Amino acid sequence: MKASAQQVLHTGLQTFRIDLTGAGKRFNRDWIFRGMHYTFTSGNAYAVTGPNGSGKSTLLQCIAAAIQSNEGTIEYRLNDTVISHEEVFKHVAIVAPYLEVIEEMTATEFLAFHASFKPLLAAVSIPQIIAEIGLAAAAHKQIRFYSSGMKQRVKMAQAIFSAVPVLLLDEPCTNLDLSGYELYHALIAKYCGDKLIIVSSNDKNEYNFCKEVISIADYKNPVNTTV
Ligand SMILES: Nc1ncnc2c1ncn2[C@@H]1O[C@H](COP(=O)(O)OP(=O)(O)OP(=O)(O)O)[C@@H](O)[C@H]1O
Repeated sequence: MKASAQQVLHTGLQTFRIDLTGAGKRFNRDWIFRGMHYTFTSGNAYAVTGPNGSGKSTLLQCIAAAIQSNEGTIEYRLNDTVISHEEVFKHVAIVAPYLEVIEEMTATEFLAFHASFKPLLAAVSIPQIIAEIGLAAAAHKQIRFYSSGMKQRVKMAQAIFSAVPVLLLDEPCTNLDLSGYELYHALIAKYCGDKLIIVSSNDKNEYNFCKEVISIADYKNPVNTTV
């Protein structure tokens, strides 16, 4: 079953909840954020904003359990059951500038490879995904020959179409043109209504659908920023 352009796909994904309680992260003596209490839940979209170097990506990596916080706790619940930090990666899809696609593969091969360890939404086939992101004509071309915007569309697709409840988007529209931004918003609206979404960005056009906006500056109490 393929959703039409107007439909919103109800994915039937598991629910997810992330609770930060007094969470803080520092590199050496510099606190990147501190004293953060926040709850993120499925079906909601959140934006993390702040100037370059303020700690948006660091916060996202802590939330993804890719790096550990230095104080407080971050707790994860899948369908109301607490899961360990080691299990979190199975339930999270990420788009980030530091995560690359495999350039030796075609887009078809890359999505199939990705699906072999993190399933894609069952309702959409790989050829349909490639058509949706406007790359049907380049489906069997090696990614190394794609433009930067075409590569970004592939990075976006592997995360948005992953059958996982959490979507973390770190500057997701990097290198996208106007039609790429429109595609991004259309895909989020159509496929991600059930997900817990966190966007890290300074570009309002990337996060204007997020009902909650978190300024990283609110978690940099000058009194507490050095140990
Ligand atoms: N592994 C690390 N070791 C030491 N310092 C780090 C490390 N990773 C990030 N930093 C520092 O932490 C701070 C926050 O970096 P981060 O990448 O989270 O910021 P950002 O808000 O995402 O920036 P940008 O908008 O430029 O992407 C920066 O000062 C950075 O130099």
